[in-house]
Amino acid sequence: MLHSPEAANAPVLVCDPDPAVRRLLRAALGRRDRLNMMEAEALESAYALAPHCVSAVVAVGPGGESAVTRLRSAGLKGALIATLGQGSVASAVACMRAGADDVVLKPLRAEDVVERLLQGEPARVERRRSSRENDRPAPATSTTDFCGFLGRSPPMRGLYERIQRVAASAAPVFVTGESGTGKDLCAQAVHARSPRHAGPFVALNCSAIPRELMESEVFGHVRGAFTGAIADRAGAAEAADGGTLFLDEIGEMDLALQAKLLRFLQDGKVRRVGEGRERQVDVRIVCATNRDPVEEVRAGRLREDLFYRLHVLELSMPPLRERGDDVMLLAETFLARFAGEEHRPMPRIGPDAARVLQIRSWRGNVRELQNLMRRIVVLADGPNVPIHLALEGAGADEIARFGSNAVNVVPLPVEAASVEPLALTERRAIERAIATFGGNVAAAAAALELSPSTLYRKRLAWQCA
Ligand SMILES: Nc1ncnc2c1ncn2[C@@H]1O[C@H](COP(=O)(O)OP(=O)(O)OP(=O)(O)O)[C@@H](O)[C@H]1O
Repeated sequence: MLHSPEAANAPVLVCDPDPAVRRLLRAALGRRDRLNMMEAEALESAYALAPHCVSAVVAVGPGGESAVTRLRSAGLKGALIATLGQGSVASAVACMRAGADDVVLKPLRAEDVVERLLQGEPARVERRRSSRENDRPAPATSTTDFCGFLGRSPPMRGLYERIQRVAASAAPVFVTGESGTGKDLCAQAVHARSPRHAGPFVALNCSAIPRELMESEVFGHVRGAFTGAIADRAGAAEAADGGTLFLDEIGEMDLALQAKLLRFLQDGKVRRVGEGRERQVDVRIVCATNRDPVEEVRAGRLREDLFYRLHVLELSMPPLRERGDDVMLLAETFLARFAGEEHRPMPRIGPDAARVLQIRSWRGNVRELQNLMRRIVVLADGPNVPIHLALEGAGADEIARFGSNAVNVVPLPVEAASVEPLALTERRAIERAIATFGGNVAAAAAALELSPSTLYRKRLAWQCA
């Protein structure tokens, strides 16, 4: 929040060509204790004022992301709210990617804008710290909502707050949640926000390492300790000295090694495989599982004593299906990212595709959404996200929820890209949509975002040709 002494006197920059908007914002800021303001009518003046301001509310026009980029490179380190007269989700996402903490569409409610400005302050603190520690431009995380996470739904805001509190402690952290919910990101966030953030973050996935090598991976070995041990090697616990050791899929670790881990948690001493001597290290443990840990204990896969030692502070990742509008924010962001990576146009999410994304169960959570968005960028051959692709991999329950018209949806074979007359491409797209929806022209028209009469007219024209 803006209550730190360094922020208290620095002004908030407000740039808007409309004097009435500036007046409303001035009044709303004035109602907040000690918030001063610098005004600009035009962006050029805002660029000049930016280095002298703590945060900003700036009206940006079409292509507003370039204004955001210029404000950031002019030295604005604080929260930045971009306001748009008109715009799409895509332009809002572009502004966020360029470094805005939030985007607000006009007409504005000045109180809301100020509220959002204050909510953007944690990002400001993070950006200031990183720019003090490191002279490079703001890191990629500054375009996310919290330490690499995207999402502003209540469960995610609650999670960020809890991570912030948990990070300050030295106690072990147990991260639970379904696969793909972001447990790995969560462990990194705990480290990044902890007093150990300058130390190493070392991650080990217990399910990815053969059991016989696991002890050496965690505790290291000396030369000759086993076949293939050709040199002394420190393990992850030593490598994480002064930092955080993240043990993912902890339930996959074998029981004998779990006993050694418990001892390590008690005394902080590491003994490399094949060595008598012990080394003292200072490591914070974060572990994760996508299974129910209590059930794991009951089934004998996780030692009870280790569980109680590790289960001091729990962070539970909300499933994506409980994150409301975050689904759209993530989908848009991934589409924009992958379109850039794949050098393809960014497909637009029309109302029906949006509905599909919102009713899907996302059993694979953010990872599933991410993979689907990449597939869509690669396979979509029009400007919009096609419904049949948005439904790819959906279960019968999800298709049923989308509507009875969509029950016959089948994934279509992917055709090799070929050049053909545009009219033919259009005809194929229409025919495919009609087939996808089992001959239901109205549903196909909705998916194509055309009126049914246009479809009927086009079909008639083909028949007469
Ligand atoms: N809120 C989020 N915002 C942006 N990206 C996310 C978010 N949550 C997860 N991701 C991305 O989704 C992918 C899966 O996340 P991650 O590996 O952290 O999940 P996990 O819960 O550890 O999965 P598993 O249990 O399968 O190991 C990663 O690419 C991660 O960066």
